[in-house]
Amino acid sequence: MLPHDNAMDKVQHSTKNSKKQQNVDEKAAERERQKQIQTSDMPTKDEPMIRSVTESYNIGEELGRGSFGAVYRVKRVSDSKSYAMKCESVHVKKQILAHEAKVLQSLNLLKSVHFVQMIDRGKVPNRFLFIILRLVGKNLWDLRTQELPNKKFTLNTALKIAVQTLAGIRDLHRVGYLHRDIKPPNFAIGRECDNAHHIVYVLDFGLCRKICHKGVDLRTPREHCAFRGTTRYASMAAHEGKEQSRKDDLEAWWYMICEMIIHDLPWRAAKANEREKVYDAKQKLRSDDNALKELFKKCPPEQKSPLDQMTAILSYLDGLCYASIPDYDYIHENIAFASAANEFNDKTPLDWDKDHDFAGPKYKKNEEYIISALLLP
Ligand SMILES: Nc1ncnc2c1ncn2[C@@H]1O[C@H](COP(=O)(O)OP(=O)(O)OP(=O)(O)O)[C@@H](O)[C@H]1O
Repeated sequence: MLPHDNAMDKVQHSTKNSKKQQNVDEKAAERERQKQIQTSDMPTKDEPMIRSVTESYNIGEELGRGSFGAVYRVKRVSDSKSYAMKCESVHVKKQILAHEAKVLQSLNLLKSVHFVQMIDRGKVPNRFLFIILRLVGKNLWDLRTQELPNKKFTLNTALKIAVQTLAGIRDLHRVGYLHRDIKPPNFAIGRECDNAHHIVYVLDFGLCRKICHKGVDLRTPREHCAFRGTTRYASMAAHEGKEQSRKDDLEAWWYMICEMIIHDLPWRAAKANEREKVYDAKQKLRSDDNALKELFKKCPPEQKSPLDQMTAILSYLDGLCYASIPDYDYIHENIAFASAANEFNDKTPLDWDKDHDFAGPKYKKNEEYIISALLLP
């Protein structure tokens, strides 16, 4: 190569790099702009009452904030009952709350124990849309990192969470949606005052994709898809820009549960924008025969490691294709086997309620994989 070519190459390379950087900067600035719009439209503490068509609500403290909106505690004026109000500015580019409300509508018809009820919805003109939900307690991320000694779930609790989150994901699939953002902050336990603190709920349906319609069990996959999800838990297909399907929610679930069991993930330190690094680490779990064995050595030694069952689940998931209907019951059997091997039973207490027997919902087998009557148009 001539020095000239080399120089041209460098110039082209640096032009490319600066364009790439410009793109990243523009995107970050746009995100910041959207965030500011979102924040300025949100309710404040001294806000007068918020009204829907039939009810009025007083605003309380902020319960959580995400990329698309904020969640507040509210009090219904008619009976002083407390609820959660999830808001989204009417000025943000990507409106997703209406979509989320539609998903919740289907889920509420299913009457699965793993979803909160949406009891009302409304709009404050020119500011924000809102939905009113039953209150839940801490999400699984905050619960582990803020409430537990050593920030760790015990194996019994991790496996009980595994069963309930699996059932929640399956139930979402049964009404025709994929979640596409399975991660600990998107699950929460119920409130003790509602006697629901042994139940795990699925939250946040903003990234849900409808995969079934009446008479169509699965939409035709798109050739290429933009990345959706959270880098740490994303499936291989999500990393590869492929259309996600039921198996991908379960693969994300596997990483989430693995993290709860071994209190680590090999790519834990990677940043959200280091997708390739995370992808390579996930690939290594498959290509290196010893990788899983090494990983599960982090399991506390006094316990019987669920390595075999978690390996069986991952290789089962890796064998599925876009159109596969996963055998949720098979995955559950493996988790149940790991629990029995450690002599945990249906009553072994959860970490956040050690003085009481577990009294949460039991996994139901042989559920229909799709409920046609609940597939909304
Ligand atoms: N019904 C509820 N009761 C109590 N707290 C809730 C409720 N719904 C959501 N939250 C809290 O608010 C947080 C954010 O909620 P959610 O994930 O639905 O919002 P989001 O804006 O879509 O978030 P993200 O952009 O991070 O995905 C949750 O992690 C949870 O802590």
